[in-house]
Amino acid sequence: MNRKPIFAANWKMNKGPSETEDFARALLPHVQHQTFPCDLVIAPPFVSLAKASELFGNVTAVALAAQNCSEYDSGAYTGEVSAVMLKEFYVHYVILGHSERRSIYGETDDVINAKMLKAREFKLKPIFCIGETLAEREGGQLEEVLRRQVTKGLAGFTEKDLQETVIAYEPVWAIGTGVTASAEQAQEAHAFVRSLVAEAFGGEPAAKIRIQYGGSVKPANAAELMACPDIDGALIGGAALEASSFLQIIENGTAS
Ligand SMILES: O=C[C@H](O)COP(=O)(O)O
Repeated sequence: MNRKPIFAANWKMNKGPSETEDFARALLPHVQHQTFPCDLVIAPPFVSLAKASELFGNVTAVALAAQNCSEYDSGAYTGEVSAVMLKEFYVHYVILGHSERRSIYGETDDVINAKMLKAREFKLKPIFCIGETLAEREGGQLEEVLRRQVTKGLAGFTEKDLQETVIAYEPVWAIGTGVTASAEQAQEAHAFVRSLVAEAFGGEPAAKIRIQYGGSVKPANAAELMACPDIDGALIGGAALEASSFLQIIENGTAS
């Protein structure tokens, strides 16, 4: 199955509008009027989406993502941003279920599922993050955790919703730690996640869905990880804060 890789820069709580502009000035000469063998996505903080959409709005190679959205449409939810609001900023993707949202902000599988369904209602494409902690891996619970996260997170999804979804497998112990999963560990987990999707939706949708790897991806390890048959791109944190490093990951990861 020929799946187009997708490389997404998750800036997390970094870069306000002026730093977004600096990044764009560095990236634009390399992406304007260019075609890539992969999709490129940038996920700035909410307050930088207006600046990012102004600068990247007419760049066909780059799509924007939000880092979160509310499970509600509107109303008395202080501090929240709804899916429909994001549409005004030419946002096409939304990162949901990131381990930092799960562990720091207490988002449960049910809350994440509600957000996933809300995102699809407004035609946003979820980048649906899953992954185990070190204790869960060492305790032999890897498959159980991934099964729970996939089953609950994708509950109520149609095959069409699934087609518009990207899964990001991010072992929590590899996020921001400099410790990357080995290519073998990552491939094994990706193949298992794909088998879970096949159980729930059938073989063809499972073969089509893109599964990114995330967790300390850098230019030096991108090629090895991306060479794995079930890895279809990367969700990158720290190494995507510099345009040059983001571009180098894409170049190395798509070279073969
Ligand atoms: O969303 C991105 C991931 O959490 C990976 O972050 P990292 O590349 O800094 O390890």
